[in-house]
This record gives sequence, structure tokens and C-alpha cells, in this order.
Amino acid sequence: MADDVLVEVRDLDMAFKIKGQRGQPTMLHVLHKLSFDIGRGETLGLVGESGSGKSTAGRILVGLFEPTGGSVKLFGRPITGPERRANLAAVRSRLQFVFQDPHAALNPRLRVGDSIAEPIDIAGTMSRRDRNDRVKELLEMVGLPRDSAERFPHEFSGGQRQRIVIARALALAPAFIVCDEPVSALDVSMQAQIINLLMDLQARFGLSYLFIAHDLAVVRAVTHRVAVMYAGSIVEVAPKDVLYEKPQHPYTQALLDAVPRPDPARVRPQVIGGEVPSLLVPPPGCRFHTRCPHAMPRCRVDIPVLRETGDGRQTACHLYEGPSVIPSAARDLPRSAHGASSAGDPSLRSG
Ligand SMILES: Nc1ncnc2c1ncn2[C@@H]1O[C@H](COP(=O)(O)OP(=O)(O)OP(=O)(O)O)[C@@H](O)[C@H]1O
Repeated sequence: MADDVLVEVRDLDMAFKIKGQRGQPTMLHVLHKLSFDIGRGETLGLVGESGSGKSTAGRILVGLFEPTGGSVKLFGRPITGPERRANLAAVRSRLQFVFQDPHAALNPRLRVGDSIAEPIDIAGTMSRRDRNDRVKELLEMVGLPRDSAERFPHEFSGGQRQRIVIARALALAPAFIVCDEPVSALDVSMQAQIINLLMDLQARFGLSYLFIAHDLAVVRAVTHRVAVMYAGSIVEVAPKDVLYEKPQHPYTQALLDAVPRPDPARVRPQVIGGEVPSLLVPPPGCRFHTRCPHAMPRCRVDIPVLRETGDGRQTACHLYEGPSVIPSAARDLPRSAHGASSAGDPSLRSG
């Protein structure tokens, strides 16, 4: 593993045992062969429709769920397999999680200082005085007055509460934080402030983030690279400007097309047609083929895997597997290649 890779995920699978029809236990396959890295000081965005598995992936990375397959290394240590327990204990203080809802994340009966100090108290390594000094330092770091420690969560706004949650996440000086929709419960002006805070903290402490969000504008503002998930798989991962300027996977294109833009020529955003496939009975082949305007016969049979397609991008799509020159984006393809007729275009088929 390169020194600057903090998080290494390979072929991650996750299935939950649930009650199926007539109460029979059945497995819900939520993640399928996820692979990605996150570097030191890097923010990887994770986007995709609701239910695509983003939060499940985030929870696995902080040790909340044990995956059913594949491997995860944090700071070079596997947190999957037989060493899971020992390695998680060793890296726990360097991992944190910031949830969407700052109201639910804070105990209303605890003073803010005691909430922030929870990880310190659990670690049990600081004197009372050092702990209280650290709490004040953390409050300052997140832009709150030092005397906030004595107050209760209900005395703060939603944005301030999220600052308190972030202060608690920073208590043990982590290196990696999973931020799961950290600003989606806040109004737009608060969102900008919290995003700026997260970015300032990253610059100051070299933090790495997995940033899970629905809002593609927020993701673009905050991330370095973006991974797009569809029905439990990553379909495209690329540096953010590459992805946003020239989305390659048909699903990424549809996702970006669905974003409302202040463009008078576009009266309303395109919506992604069709239904999200069932995770219980996923379609064979490419899971997006049931909604894909470019689906070819082989898309119904073969599962595409992530492949390098240039510009630091990986895409899982049969359109880009051809033996001939790979187009830099599906948008650059001749019009005929965009429609269903591409099924018959041999230059777009893989060999
Ligand atoms: N503990 C669990 N037990 C059973 N199923 C679960 C569990 N956690 C998540 N799931 C299921 O896994 C699938 C993916 O959920 P997940 O929350 O990871 O998606 P998501 O992309 O984060 O969605 P959202 O954006 O709505 O939060 C869903 O079908 C969900 O119902």
C-alpha cells in the first residue's frame, strides 16, 4: 500500500439477513464488489440514489458493520478477516463518523462539553483538567465560544449543533472521517458554513473524508474525487472536474442531467426513467441496463467491471470496453451511438 493511501477497499460485498416473503430469512445483497482508495488529505465523494448503499459502505469503513466479503484496510491494517477486532481497536481513535442529523446525534440531557468529551472519556487517557482544556480548544476549532461547554444542545441552532458534533468527532485527533449527509438537514447558508469548516479542518489537520451526499453541487464543492454508486456498485469514479465536465457512465450522465440548473434553455431537469432495481432480485448483467438508453445485448448478460478509461477515471460500462479507441465520454460519441442503435455498432462493442 502506498504511504499516502489511508483507506483501501477491495471487492467489498455486504448482504443483510432480512425477512423475505412469508417471513423466510433471505439475504439482501446491498454492496457488490466495491473497490476504491482514499488518500491522505483527500475527500472522496459518494453519490447515488437513495438505497444505492452509500451509508452501508460508510458504516463498514468505521467498523460499524462487518462486511460479508472483500477487504478493507485502514492505515495499512486490515479491518476485515481474522485481525478485524484487534486492528479496529488499534485504529478506532483515528476514525470518526459525522451523521446527517445533529439533533439525534447529541444527547439532549448532556452538557455540550460532556458530549464533546465523550470519546476522550471513553479512551480514559486524559486528566480532568486536560480534558476540559481540550473541550475548549475543540469548541474554538469549530468556531463556537469556549463557554458553550456549559450549555445544552437545545440552546443552539442546527448549524451550531453540527459544529458541536464535528468538535466531538475531532476530540481524539482523527485522520479519517466518514461524513454521511452532514449538511442535508441544514438550510443553505448553514450548509456553506459547515462545508467551509470541514474544508478548513482538512487543510489544517490533513484529514481524509468519505463524503456521502445526495446534493451534487455540495459534493462538487467539497470533494477531490467522486464515486458514483448504482444499486450497490460503483459505476464510475473520477476526479471531480473530469466527472462533472464529462460524465462517462450513462447513469452518471442521467444523474447530472437530473440536477436543476439555472439555464433558461432547460425548462426542467431530465428525470431518470424507469425504476431502481430490486436488490433482492437484481437484473442480470449491468444493473443499470433496465434504465440505460445505450444498453446493448451484452449489457443484459455480462456484469461490467471498473476499468481505467483515462484522465484518472474508472468506469464500469461495456460502452468503454471496445478494442478500438475509447471515446473520452459518451457525449462525444456520434449521435447514432447514443441511441438503441448502438447495440448494432461493432466499434462500441467489446471484443
Ligand atoms: N441494517 C440493515 N438491515 C437490513 N437492510 C439494511 C440495513 N441497512 C441498510 N439496509 C438496506 O440496504 C440498502 C442500502 O441502504 P443504504 O442506507 O446504505 O443506502 P443509501 O444509498 O445510503 O440510501 P440513502 O441515501 O437513502 O441514505 C437499502 O435497501 C436498505 O434498506
